[in-house]
Amino acid sequence: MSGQAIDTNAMTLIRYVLAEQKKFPGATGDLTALLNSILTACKAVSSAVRKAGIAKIFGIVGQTNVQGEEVKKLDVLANDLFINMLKSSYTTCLLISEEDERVIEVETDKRGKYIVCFDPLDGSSNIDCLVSIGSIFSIYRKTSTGPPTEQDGLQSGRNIVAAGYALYGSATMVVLSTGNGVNGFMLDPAIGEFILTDPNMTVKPRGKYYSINEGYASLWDKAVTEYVKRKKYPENGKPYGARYIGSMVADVHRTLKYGGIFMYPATKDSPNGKLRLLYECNPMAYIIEQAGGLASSGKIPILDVVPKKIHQRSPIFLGSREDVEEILDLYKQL
Ligand SMILES: O=P(O)(O)OC[C@H]1O[C@](O)(COP(=O)(O)O)[C@@H](O)[C@@H]1O
Ligand SMILES: [Mg+2]
Ligand SMILES: [Mg+2]
Repeated sequence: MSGQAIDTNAMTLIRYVLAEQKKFPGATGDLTALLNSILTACKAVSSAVRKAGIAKIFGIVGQTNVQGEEVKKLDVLANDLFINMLKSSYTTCLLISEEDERVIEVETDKRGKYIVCFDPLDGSSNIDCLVSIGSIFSIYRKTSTGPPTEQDGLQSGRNIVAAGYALYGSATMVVLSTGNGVNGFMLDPAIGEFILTDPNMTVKPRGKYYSINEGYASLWDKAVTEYVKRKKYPENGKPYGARYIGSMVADVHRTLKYGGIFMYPATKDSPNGKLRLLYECNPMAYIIEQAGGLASSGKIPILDVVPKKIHQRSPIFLGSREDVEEILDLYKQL
């Protein structure tokens, strides 16, 4: 983690990224252009999310419209928006999306050097009840020569150049790291700009919340069962509060802001957990490590996992350093 003194005087996200770019005299501006395209996608998704309930009534989103045509669901719309924006930034060569079974190769005439892994709409089960949802992304460089292949996308999280997420909550916020600490920017809908509201975000060394889907308690392993028991019935001190939204972006954002631990462990029927390494676990692990916290699979840091498949899953434990260390100690003992 490394924070830096930044001018918080109405700093927009793009001004921030440009200031970062200036620190590297050889920089081409491609990363700035790429981040700009992701921000535009996030703004468009935010606008669609805010209107989705009404758009349904008017037959614009997720239904058959008055002409009897099938119209796009919000997650399909978000995916299309991301793909279109990323391709037309002329900075990417390979895209990996939760919504696409295979890698997406960018057309030759639009290719640049970056690879982007993304979850265009995270927490989709929460769309219809208006609970917070988000988008998650991470950016890598293509290291090989020749046309892009799936192998180029199978890099460990240690190679991430930049990562972040957009949270479509009571306000829309983008949290971003380009490897120099973590900053949060809130969308001012009146001017359509992301404004720096949360400079140098850090995660507390210890929190007072644990976050896990307790419905699956009968499927947990011994370490998780023991850990949650200790949080509920501590020998000393107060019990932890329980929080679980079911949108990873919202659960991780709370963990970053308030501290504590977010867990999506292996279960008896899903030995690799549920969350996907490339576009859920890795970007969030990068943000949390950059903010001074820890993110582990239970065995090794998430960012050290070398992916074998683009949609592979991993158990994840992330958040405040001391809270995560506690469950990792239990994994060593039990
Ligand atoms: O309902 P569960 O099993 O608790 O799973 C919740 C998890 O699933 C997810 O919704 C998966 O994301 P998608 O909506 O992108 O498929 C995460 O956001 C969340 O952490
Ligand atoms: Mg998701
Ligand atoms: Mg999704």
